[in-house]
Amino acid sequence: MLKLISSSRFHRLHPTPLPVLRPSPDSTSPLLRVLASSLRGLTRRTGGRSFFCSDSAEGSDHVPDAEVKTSEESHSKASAIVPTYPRPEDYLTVLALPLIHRPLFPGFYMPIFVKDPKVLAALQESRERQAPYAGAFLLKDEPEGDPSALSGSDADKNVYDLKGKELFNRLHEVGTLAQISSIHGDQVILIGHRRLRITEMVSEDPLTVKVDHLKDKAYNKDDDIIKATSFEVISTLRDVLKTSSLWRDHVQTYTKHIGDFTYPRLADFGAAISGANKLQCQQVLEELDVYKRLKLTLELVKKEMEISKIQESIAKAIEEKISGEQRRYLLNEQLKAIKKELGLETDDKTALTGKFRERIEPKREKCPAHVLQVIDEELAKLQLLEASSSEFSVTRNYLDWLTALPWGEYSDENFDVTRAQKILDEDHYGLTDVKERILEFIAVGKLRGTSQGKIICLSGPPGVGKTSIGRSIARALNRKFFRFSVGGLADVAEIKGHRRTYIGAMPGKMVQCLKNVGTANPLVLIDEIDKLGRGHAGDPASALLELLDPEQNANFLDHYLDVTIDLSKVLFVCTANVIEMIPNPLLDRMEVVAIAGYITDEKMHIARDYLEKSTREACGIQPEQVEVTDAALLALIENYCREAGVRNLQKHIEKIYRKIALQLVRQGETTDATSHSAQSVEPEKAEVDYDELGQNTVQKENSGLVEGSNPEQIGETFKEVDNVQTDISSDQAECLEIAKESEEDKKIETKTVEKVLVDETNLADFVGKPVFHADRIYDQTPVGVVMGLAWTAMGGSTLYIETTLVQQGEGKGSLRITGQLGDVMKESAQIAHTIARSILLEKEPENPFFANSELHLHVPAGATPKDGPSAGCTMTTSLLSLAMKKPVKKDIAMTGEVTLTGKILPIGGVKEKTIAARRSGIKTIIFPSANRRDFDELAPNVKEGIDVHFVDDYMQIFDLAFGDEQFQNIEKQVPNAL
Ligand SMILES: Nc1ncnc2c1ncn2[C@@H]1O[C@H](COP(=O)(O)OP(=O)(O)OP(=O)(O)O)[C@@H](O)[C@H]1O
Repeated sequence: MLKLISSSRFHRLHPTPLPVLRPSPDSTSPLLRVLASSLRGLTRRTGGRSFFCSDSAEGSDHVPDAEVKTSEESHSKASAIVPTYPRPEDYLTVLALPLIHRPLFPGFYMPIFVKDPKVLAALQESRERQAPYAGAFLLKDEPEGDPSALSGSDADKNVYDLKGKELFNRLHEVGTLAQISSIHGDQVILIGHRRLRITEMVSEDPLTVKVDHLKDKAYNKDDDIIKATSFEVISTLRDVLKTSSLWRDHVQTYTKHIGDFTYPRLADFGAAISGANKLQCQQVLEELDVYKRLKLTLELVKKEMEISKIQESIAKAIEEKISGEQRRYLLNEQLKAIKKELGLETDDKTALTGKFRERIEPKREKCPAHVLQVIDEELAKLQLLEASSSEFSVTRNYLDWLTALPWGEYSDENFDVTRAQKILDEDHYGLTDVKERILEFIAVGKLRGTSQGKIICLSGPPGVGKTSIGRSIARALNRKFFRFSVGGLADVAEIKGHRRTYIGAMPGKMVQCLKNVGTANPLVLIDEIDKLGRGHAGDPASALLELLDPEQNANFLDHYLDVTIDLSKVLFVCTANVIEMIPNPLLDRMEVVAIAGYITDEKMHIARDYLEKSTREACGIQPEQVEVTDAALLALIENYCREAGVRNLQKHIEKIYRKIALQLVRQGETTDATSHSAQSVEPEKAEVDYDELGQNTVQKENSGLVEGSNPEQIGETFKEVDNVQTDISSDQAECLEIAKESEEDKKIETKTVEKVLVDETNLADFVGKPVFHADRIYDQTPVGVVMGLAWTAMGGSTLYIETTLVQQGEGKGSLRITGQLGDVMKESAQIAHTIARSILLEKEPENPFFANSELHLHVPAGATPKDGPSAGCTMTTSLLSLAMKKPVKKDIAMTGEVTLTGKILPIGGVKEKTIAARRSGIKTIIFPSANRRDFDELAPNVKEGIDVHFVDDYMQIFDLAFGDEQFQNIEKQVPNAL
């Protein structure tokens, strides 16, 4: 391999000093000497070595007496070179050596590797013949293909394979006659002598070529242009040397041998030590015109200058950065040392460890042993870690969490049932079931002496107070309250935490909760448990199971914390709108308390005693400033807020109170404005004026008193002072008068603010026009229309089943169904059609209505999907009503699944349905007999005023709906719709 090696490496290989040559007689002009010495001045004599060898001046006729010896050579006579000046005629045919990376310039060393044994043998042999010269020629790049494809040693291997003609074709024509200075194994040191040009190939293996020895074109040493160009080359080199220490070594050696300093040599030197690429160097080598060669070199060194400038700026920027950082580091260290010395602060780690120890010390007794062990281990680990390492911050955060948790700390629980009852009643009206359950819980706790963790699930439509009762329960039990919603939660890590190894890892919600509340027995409200997400990483429902299950949660393992925590004392209260949506294993572990929604009466109480009160306080209105009549509240509930919960009602009450607040403020402002315009002087302002006037005057007179030396003048002054003081007291009296008046004005103002009255006549001014509610679209249902009762996640609701005749004709009996009904409900309609047909056949055997009528059954609110079997009896009644042309009894609603034989099966949501029926002003409800118990369990106020019938056969419904005496009355009122 042909390689330019570093000077130090070269020196290692060839420790002998470089030869000192006899100065060439013709070489040095005085100017060049001066320039060279200036270069020399710039270089440090550090004993470095370069590739440059000040050998014979190329082209000159003098014979160098140099002998290049390595230390080994000097000891071994056999390998010593007997120096001979290579006369051109002796070397017309030379061995051609390929150079891969750069051409060899006359006067320079170059180590190369010769792999071909034949070539090596030939070189050895030529040394033995005492004709140790060969031709060194730069290899051309590969003509085709991308030579860069073969990188490094592969490319070199390829080159070594070149032989004979192929090698000959790849060689540049112009090369250098090279002295074989030494051979070590396959490494050969060449010293460049003079330029050669290949004329023809003589033999192929090893490649021998015929050459012409080239001489530089004659030039005038005193030519100004040549001088100027060389001067520029030297001064550029000088500049480069200032910035680049890399070059100094080369130049130092060069300037040592100043005797050989010629213009052509200067050009070669510049090109050889520049970082120019091989082709540019080859161009310099091929140039025989000294001026042109100098120009080419100048270009190269100029470029080098630019590079070294960039290098300098890069180095400077990096140095600045590093020194800045080092400075900061040193200052910080010093600061730390000073603080430590002064006892102001222990170092970070000690301070941190101290902080954590301080935190855990009071809890040590109650803290479980396994946790203490982990804490101690982590504290020891923290001391060993580097403060800037990421592991350190992970450990610090971990310890922060571990020590902040309330290990074994419990809030004193309230086992006083009466007090708890009082608190629960204070916050919520009704909700007897929930309150009872909580009181039972407290009673058990009292008897056991300790409370146990339980899971209560409050289910019901939105706005019935599930969340707020949770808060109230915590207050009643004297437990800390923490709420988190799991609606849409899809990541298990939210519950169980992330593993500590992740960046930004956090513990799960329960650990956060414990840290937040600071006690191990809080009440945790898990909101919207029915809306738990599907989970993309694990199943959140299963994670919740571990959290809630009393069997498992005594040893709940959070991934982040990695030590078990005891959650068995936590009271979990979950809320849900629809029980069915809660995963079964979870539901299994809960005690479900259903909150069905409120009837008007309950809403009245809630509005009057709770919502109004809190809203009034929130708006800063005094009770005497406002009156909302019962009629207005009733109208608000019945016409605006008919849903099961009271959130909408709360919003409306807030709206009313906001408007009242605005009215009061406006009224107040008008009164203010009137009083101000009547009284032109503001009392506060008058007081300020008075102060300034009095003080200034007195000060002025005082100064007069001191200065005045004449007794007459003094007497005058006293008089004036007296006058002024009289003025002041009259002013003061006047101002006090004004202030008094304005006080009185203020009193009148408050009196003038009228009380705002809200009754049903002006209710619309506060909340706008009543919203249209579709649940009571008929005052009296016409023929073919019957009211049913439904249950939804929003609570119970009433719905109509409408049937109408499309067309009649022999054998056209069919049923069309619409209203976004599900499969079950569609089947119910078909069953109802069959039953109605059979009943009609029984009641009116001659009536062919169903056989010949195309009917259409519709369930309004077509945009709402509906399903379920409980409308079966309503559908049957609707079909019969149409067939018999009889409307059903007024204010009747029914619900119940009907079988093909007319049996009535039980339904769900009795309470919700009853409440919905009451809301819609229904007087009679028909329920399946199997639901009698559900109805009996309802609070009396819910059942109040309802005429309820329990049936197990459809014929009972038929009698109730189409009772004859009723029919007579109604028939008169409602004309037949068909
Ligand atoms: N029985 C009640 N007595 C007094 N205030 C009540 C009662 N029921 C509900 N409220 C009030 O109604 C508002 C709405 O209640 P809350 O937010 O608890 O409803 P929710 O059932 O949790 O609804 P969601 O299912 O939408 O979360 C609260 O301000 C609450 O105080």
